[in-house]
Amino acid sequence: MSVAAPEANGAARPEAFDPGSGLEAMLTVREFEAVAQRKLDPVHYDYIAGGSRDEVTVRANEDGFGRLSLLPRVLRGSAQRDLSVTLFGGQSSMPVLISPTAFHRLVCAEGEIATARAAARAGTIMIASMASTVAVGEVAAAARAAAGDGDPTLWFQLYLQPDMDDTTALIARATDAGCRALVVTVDSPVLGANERNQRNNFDDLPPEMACENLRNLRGDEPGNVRQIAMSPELSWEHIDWLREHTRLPILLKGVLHPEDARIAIAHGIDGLLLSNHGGRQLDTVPATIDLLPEFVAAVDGSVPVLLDGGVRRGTDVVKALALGAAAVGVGRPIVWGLATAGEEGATRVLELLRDEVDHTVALCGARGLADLTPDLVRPAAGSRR
Ligand SMILES: Cc1cc2nc3c(=O)[nH]c(=O)nc-3n(C[C@H](O)[C@H](O)[C@H](O)COP(=O)(O)O)c2cc1C
Ligand SMILES: CCCCC(=O)C(=O)O
Repeated sequence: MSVAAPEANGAARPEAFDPGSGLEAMLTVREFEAVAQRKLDPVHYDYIAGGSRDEVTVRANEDGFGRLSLLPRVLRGSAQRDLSVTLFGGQSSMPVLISPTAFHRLVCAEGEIATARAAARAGTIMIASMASTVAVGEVAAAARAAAGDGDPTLWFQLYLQPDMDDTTALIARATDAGCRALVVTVDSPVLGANERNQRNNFDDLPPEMACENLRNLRGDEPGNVRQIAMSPELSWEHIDWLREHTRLPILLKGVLHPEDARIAIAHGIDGLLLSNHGGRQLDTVPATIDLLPEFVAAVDGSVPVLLDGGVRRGTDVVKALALGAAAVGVGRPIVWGLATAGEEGATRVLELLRDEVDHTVALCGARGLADLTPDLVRPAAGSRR
């Protein structure tokens, strides 16, 4: 191990990490960001780390977990703790999924192939971004090959295209690849304003990469990022259209208002991913963990509620599950893992989170995820909640 001993105050010193020394020297998700920052082109680092405008929401997501405490129970635990969850018929070995993030080839040569292998090895669900730099069919094939006898679950994140023929072609690609759900991102009527990207003039992929799901979609499209249309005119009618044009379960990603959650259920959607896009769309929206209790109350058990944004520790996962989430997603942590060491790095991030979740469940006196109930979560001292 070449990571130096922790400081007296317990702070890790990730700058001392030498990838040659083995990933077991990496003990926390946060250390991966520090290594990724050192390794990546600063323009690409900014694209990933950044959010919109003042990045108030980026910070709020992580801070929100910090303002909550866990209040454990005692003398009722179990040596066998099952962390698995079943979502729309697909199993995940733990309640941590891979949220969709674009452009994995920017950070590692194999791109989403590496991510798919890491997800399959960890037995967790990967949500492939529509803006992936490897076509969804190849991502699915990589997951199957890595899973051996396992049955990997891949979902496809979709930006509904105002040209419904494009949307139809994208759904066909995802369905043919064997994706088991569509995760429709609805928080992007227009693209968020990432001022880091504007300063860096980052608005497209390098010429050797493309959004492969967009390539030759209906003609000879090159797979440019700009082919992805964001439209403020999308409406619930488009969701109804989608409901009629696919048998796959549909989740909406990026619904924040409880009233919209109720409307979504009325339109027959199958699940909700409570997300503010990692603070990359509208800035100053609340942390997702802060919205969760009201959101779960509005959904009232009709469909599973997933959450992403700021999840960095097993304690964050347990807080979200205790407050009613069926599972959580991680975005940046996976990209930091890929940037650090490709498939192995992403695998290590997932395994660290799994170990932390299991450890936290044990320390909470819980036998499994069903024992994680809202009474275990309290406002932290000094927080105004
Ligand atoms: C680099 C990056 C790219 C992303 N790309 C997409 C995308 O293509 N589609 C999408 O719906 N969300 C995208 N997201 C948002 C993530 O799905 C997720 O909501 C967010 O990253 C969760 O917050 P976290 O990064 O704090 O875990 C992206 C986020 C990041 C950081
Ligand atoms: C057009 C690609 C959008 C990727 C994305 O959603 C993000 O960077 O947050």
